[in-house]
Amino acid sequence: MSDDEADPELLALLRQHLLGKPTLNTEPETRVLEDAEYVCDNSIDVALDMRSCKNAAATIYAKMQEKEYSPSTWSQHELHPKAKDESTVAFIFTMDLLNFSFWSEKPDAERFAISYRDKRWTGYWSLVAALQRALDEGIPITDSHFWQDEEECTLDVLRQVFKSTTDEEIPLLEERLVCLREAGTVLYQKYECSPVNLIKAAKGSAARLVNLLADDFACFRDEHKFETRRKPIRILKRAQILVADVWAAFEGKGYGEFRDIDKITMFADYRVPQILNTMGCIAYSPPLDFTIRDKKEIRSGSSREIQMRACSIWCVELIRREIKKAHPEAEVNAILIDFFLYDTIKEIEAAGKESVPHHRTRSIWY
Ligand SMILES: Nc1nc2c(c(CN[C@H]3C=C[C@H](O)[C@@H]3O)cn2[C@@H]2O[C@H](COP(=O)(O)O)[C@@H](O)[C@H]2O)c(=O)[nH]1
Repeated sequence: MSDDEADPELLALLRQHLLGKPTLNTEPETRVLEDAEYVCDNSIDVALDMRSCKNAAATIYAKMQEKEYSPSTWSQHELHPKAKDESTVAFIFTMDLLNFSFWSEKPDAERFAISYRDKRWTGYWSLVAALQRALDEGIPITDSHFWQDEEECTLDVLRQVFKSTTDEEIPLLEERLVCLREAGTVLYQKYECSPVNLIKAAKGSAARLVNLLADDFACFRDEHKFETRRKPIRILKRAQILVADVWAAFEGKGYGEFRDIDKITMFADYRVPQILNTMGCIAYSPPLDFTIRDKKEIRSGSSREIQMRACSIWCVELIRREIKKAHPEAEVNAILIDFFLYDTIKEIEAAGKESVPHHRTRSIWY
């Protein structure tokens, strides 16, 4: 929130006490969905195809039912933490601080990979494996005191945490150390060094937790200028996926209990746009399509990149609405649709059946 904007919650309280007026709805909002719709309405390089979205909604719902997709699916993944306690909150906070930019242009055998539990992990899973391995080796990688200790938490120690089975290092290693340092400092200054206190400060609101992350931590503030619009477009991918991971890991209870969890949108990364494009739900202009197919980098913060990310968010929202229209009783939100789409494109990738590449943008945002 910029300095010249008063806190809406404070305004509501003043209005109630000074004017005796009924309080406005002071439930926090993230503005991500309205910004996504705005970009979509003003996009020329990305468009949604409603017929494909309707078909996708039916297919996605059927497969999610078949696979019994629910918040508990999260903990069933081999590497995800299972304990329903503070250690899992700390793990998820650390993980989603660093949950970005794993893609590589090297052949599969030469790309950055982590060896853990006799398996080779790449992409997002290389991050989870590296954190689990570090904890097994006694490195307190999920402890914010450690992140602040410049003697202990050095670039070389982080290099060891992400030691690859190949010659390729994890992308943006230095940026990852900056994220840890900054988060450690903010947690020390505002939350007594504990991510649990951050969750408590959200008072049961997923939207408020997203806003706290974006307001207090620069490395979660995934918002960008778009064309001539004065206010930045809020995408907040890692802030939102952090809230979603906590909700899923705790299955909507304890630390994962959020009364407004359905305000969380799809997470605008480089995988879900790929499967939405593969399914025909989002279409690209010829120049953008050629750029993606040629695996050329697209600048972080560029109009085309913002259009792809925001239109993907709006596309998943339309798919969610289609599913709810056809199945009012369905317990499906943007999070579960997103998780399902990510896991599906990873299965397609593992089977060597990708028909279009994911887009290449190097940044700390996703
Ligand atoms: N939209 C969305 N983006 C996701 C995930 C996940 C993993 N979530 C797990 C938790 C529950 C689910 O069931 C998943 O098993 C990672 N990513 C993002 O993708 C990129 C990594 O891609 P690759 O290098 O190919 O692994 C990177 O930006 C990363 O931040 C997701 O779920 N949704």
